[in-house]
Amino acid sequence: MSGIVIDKVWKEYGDQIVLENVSLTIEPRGFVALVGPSGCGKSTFLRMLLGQEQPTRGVILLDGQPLPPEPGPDRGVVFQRYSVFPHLTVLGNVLLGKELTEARISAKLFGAARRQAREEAEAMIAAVGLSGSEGKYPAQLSGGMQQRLALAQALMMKPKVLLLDEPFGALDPGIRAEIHQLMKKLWHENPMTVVMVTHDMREAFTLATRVVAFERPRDRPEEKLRYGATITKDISIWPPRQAGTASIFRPDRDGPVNPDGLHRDDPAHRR
Ligand SMILES: Nc1ncnc2c1ncn2[C@@H]1O[C@H](COP(=O)(O)OP(=O)(O)OP(=O)(O)O)[C@@H](O)[C@H]1O
Repeated sequence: MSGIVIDKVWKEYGDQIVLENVSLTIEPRGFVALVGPSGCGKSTFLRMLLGQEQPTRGVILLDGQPLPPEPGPDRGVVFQRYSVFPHLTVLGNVLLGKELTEARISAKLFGAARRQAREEAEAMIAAVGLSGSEGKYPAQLSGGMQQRLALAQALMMKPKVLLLDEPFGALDPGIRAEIHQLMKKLWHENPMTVVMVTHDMREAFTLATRVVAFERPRDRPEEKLRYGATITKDISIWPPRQAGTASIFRPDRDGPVNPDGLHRDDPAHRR
C-alpha cells in the first residue's frame, strides 16, 4: 500500500548535477520530512515524486510500479503558496479535481454525481475546519485558511501520496501550531503516505515518522556543479509514530488520536 522506492536516482540540469545517487525506501503510511540547505535539491526531488520532472538516471517506484511520467490523481501536492485557484470558491476549489477527472469534457458534474461529489467536498471542507466558508474566495481567507483549503483540495482526490513543499512556511507560529495538529489528524485519518519538504526542524520532528537530510558532501564553489546532493542522514523518530495510532509511550504526543483508534472529533467517540 503506497510504498515508494527511489533507486539510485540522479538529476542533472545541463552540466549541473543537482542530486546524485539518491536511494530511499518510504514505507506505506510513512511521513517523511526532507530537510537540507537551501538549493540542495529538495523541491526538485519532490517534483520528481510528483511526476513533473523525470530522473536523469535511476527509477522511482510507487506500489512496485514505475511512477507515471506525469502528475496524476494518486499524488496530491500542496505548495507554500498558490496551490488553489483564486477565481473559484472554497467549494469550487475542492470540487474541481473530481469535475476534471469524472467529467473530462464539460468539467461539470450533474445530477446524482454532482450531489455526491458536493457531499464529499463539504465533508472534506469540514474535516479541515472550513465549514461555513464554502462560498468564499481564497482572497477572503487568511493564509492559514488558504493552506487548509489547499489540503482539502489535495485530499479530495484520495491520493496515495501527499507531497508538501514547505506548506506551512509562510504562516505565523500560532497558526502553524494549529495547522500541525490538523496535519497530524489528516495523516492519521487518510490512508496516504506523506513526503514534506521543510526548513523548520521543529516542524519536521513534530510531524514526521522519519527525517531525511539532503546535503552536498562536497560544496566548494568550483565543485558545486560537478557533485550533487545526496541523503546524508535518515533519522527514524523515537518512540515511533504510526498512522492511526497514538504513541503508547506518550499518548498526547501524536494526537489528536485516542488510544482506541478513534479521532477525538469522531462522533462515535463522543457518544
Ligand atoms: N528547471 C530547472 N532548470 C535548471 N535548474 C534548476 C531547475 N530546477 C531547479 N534547478 C536548480 O536545482 C538546484 C536545486 O533547486 P531546488 O529548488 O530543488 O532546491 P531546494 O533544496 O528545494 O531549495 P530551497 O530550500 O531554497 O527551496 C538549484 O541550483 C536550482 O537552480
